[in-house]
Amino acid sequence: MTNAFLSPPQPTQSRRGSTYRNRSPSTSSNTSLHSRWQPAPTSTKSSPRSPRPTTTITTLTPSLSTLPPRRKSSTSSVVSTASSSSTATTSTVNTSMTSPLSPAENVKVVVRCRPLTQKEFLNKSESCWTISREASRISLSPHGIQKRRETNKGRMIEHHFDNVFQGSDNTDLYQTSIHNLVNQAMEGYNATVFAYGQTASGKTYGNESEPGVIPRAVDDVFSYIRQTQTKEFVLRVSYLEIYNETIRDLLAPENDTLKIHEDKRRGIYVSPLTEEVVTSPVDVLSVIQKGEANRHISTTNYNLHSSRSHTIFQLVIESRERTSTSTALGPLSSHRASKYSSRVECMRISQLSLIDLAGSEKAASDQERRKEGAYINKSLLTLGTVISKLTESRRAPPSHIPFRDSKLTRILQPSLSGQAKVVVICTISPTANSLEESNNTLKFAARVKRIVVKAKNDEVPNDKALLQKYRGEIMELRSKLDTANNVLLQEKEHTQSMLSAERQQHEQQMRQMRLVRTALKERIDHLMRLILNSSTVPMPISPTYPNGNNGPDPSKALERGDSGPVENHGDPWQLVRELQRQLAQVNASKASTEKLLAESRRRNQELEKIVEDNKGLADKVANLEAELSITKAELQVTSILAQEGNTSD
Ligand SMILES: Nc1ncnc2c1ncn2[C@@H]1O[C@H](COP(=O)(O)OP(=O)(O)OP(=O)(O)O)[C@@H](O)[C@H]1O
Repeated sequence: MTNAFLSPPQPTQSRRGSTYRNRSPSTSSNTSLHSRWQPAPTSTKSSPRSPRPTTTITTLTPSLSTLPPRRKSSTSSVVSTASSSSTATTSTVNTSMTSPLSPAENVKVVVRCRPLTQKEFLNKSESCWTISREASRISLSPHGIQKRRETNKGRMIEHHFDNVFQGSDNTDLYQTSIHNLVNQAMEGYNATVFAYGQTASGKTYGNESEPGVIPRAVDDVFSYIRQTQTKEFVLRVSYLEIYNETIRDLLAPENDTLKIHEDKRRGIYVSPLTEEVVTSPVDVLSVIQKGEANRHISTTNYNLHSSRSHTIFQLVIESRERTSTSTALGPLSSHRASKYSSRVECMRISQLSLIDLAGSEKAASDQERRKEGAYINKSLLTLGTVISKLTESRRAPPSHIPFRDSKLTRILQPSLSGQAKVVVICTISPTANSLEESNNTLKFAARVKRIVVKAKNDEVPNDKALLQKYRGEIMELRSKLDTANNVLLQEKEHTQSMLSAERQQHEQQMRQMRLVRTALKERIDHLMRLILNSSTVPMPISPTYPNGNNGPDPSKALERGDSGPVENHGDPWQLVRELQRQLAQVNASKASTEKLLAESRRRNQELEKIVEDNKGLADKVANLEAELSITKAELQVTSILAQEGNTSD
């Protein structure tokens, strides 16, 4: 087996070479599968079970498009019957709850009264029940009415269900009640089938024999895959039993740590439970055979091969549209990358649960059987209580529903709470000895019929699609990052060269201004030195110049120009004022240049910030890449686990 998705057509492999039990010659056309249904040797021991001729349960779902015409409503009491098909037929009660996507519907209930066994026939027993297949009605026969009168319980009993059957033909039962449910499970709905009835009433017969529901459902699953060209599938199976309120993995009986868990993502589930990937009907039947060999079966006062446990056979169906999506992480154009990121491929995961309940029974003579019987009866009683609570007045708020009072009801909780399409096959024995038990079974059937379910058919993101989505996002971000980097680089270079030119120019201006300023200041100082006042004029020191000269004439010195760079021989005050004006201009110009420099610095900072933001984009890409590698690792682990599962077969 491989973990690959199954695509039609899938060649059958006989890896296990299984010979599951077989009954009478198959009436089915699926001879390849059913011919393997071998008669089992009689087992009289209690656990573990050796192959035996009867079995368990089945679960499936019908499709809206294939619904048969509406039949009649269920009589029994109150609720109208979403008769006929398990799907879209909704009673008046349901109508208000329907929606195009996931229509509300009642649990589908079918009843079968088995024929008299040889022993009963030899004892001249008569059937207490009259079946009208066409009217989907079961009622007391004249013999039954007489027997009820004898026990002062003379009320007439009559019920209508989705279908009623008698006799040994499983084909009619399967085609009418289960076939569509299997297809719906393949379409993505969770589906559950369970058989309910007193011990020796024919639950296992309906599931396994002739062939029964299970092998027919397995055939239908693979037929569906063969016929559905547009999808691919992965199938996994598990098989467990609830024996004396302990959950056992029938595919790994040594595993004794099974517990019921609940979380938001997976809902209620049993773990750690062996799951085997199957790729052919033979694979599935081999798994069932393996599980059956470990199941608790014993001889009781009432049944030679009595199931002493409830079993749940579960087929997990993963399906997705067939697409040629590449998983390569090659360079993609940004256009292609954005295409990937916008299209998230999804898959559907549904479960087909085939549940074989142990039958209710009166006290057995053997102590071990009595203990088993007590557990069986207690869990069936809890099941009855749960169903009563579920179908209490719709107007009153729901009272506490004791799902946790038994492992069976806890595991069935999602199905009974309306999250799956459900078919219940109720079986009754025809004889007067079983009259009251049969009546109780019919009452149970009528109550179950009132449960409304609204199964979902959600798509979940495919891990591989998720991987692809990450890849698309990364490619897209990388491409954006590259473009942004290029633009930024160009802008940065341009801005930096502009800024540097401006800076040089400003610096040059500053240098010149400093020179001018210095020159102006020097001239001002010099002029100031020429202006005399009382404090600057030196005291006369008895000048004695030869020839009676009184020394140099300052005005002459000014005229000669030997006191410094005096270009203007006019008013020195005016000259000073002029120079001071020029200095003020230089100062103003300097302030403006400093302002320009500050602006340059600000623009530079902005540029640095853009570069920093760009780094954030790079971080996002890095995160996505990390997430991608985690997802890839998870996929690898899943694939390794699947390969280990396959090789361990
Ligand atoms: N529809 C039927 N046609 C012919 N024989 C039947 C039919 N139903 C049941 N039987 C026979 O009746 C006997 C009891 O049936 P079966 O083992 O299926 O009962 P059960 O409800 O599974 O009992 P338990 O709860 O004890 O396991 C078997 O021998 C079986 O072959």
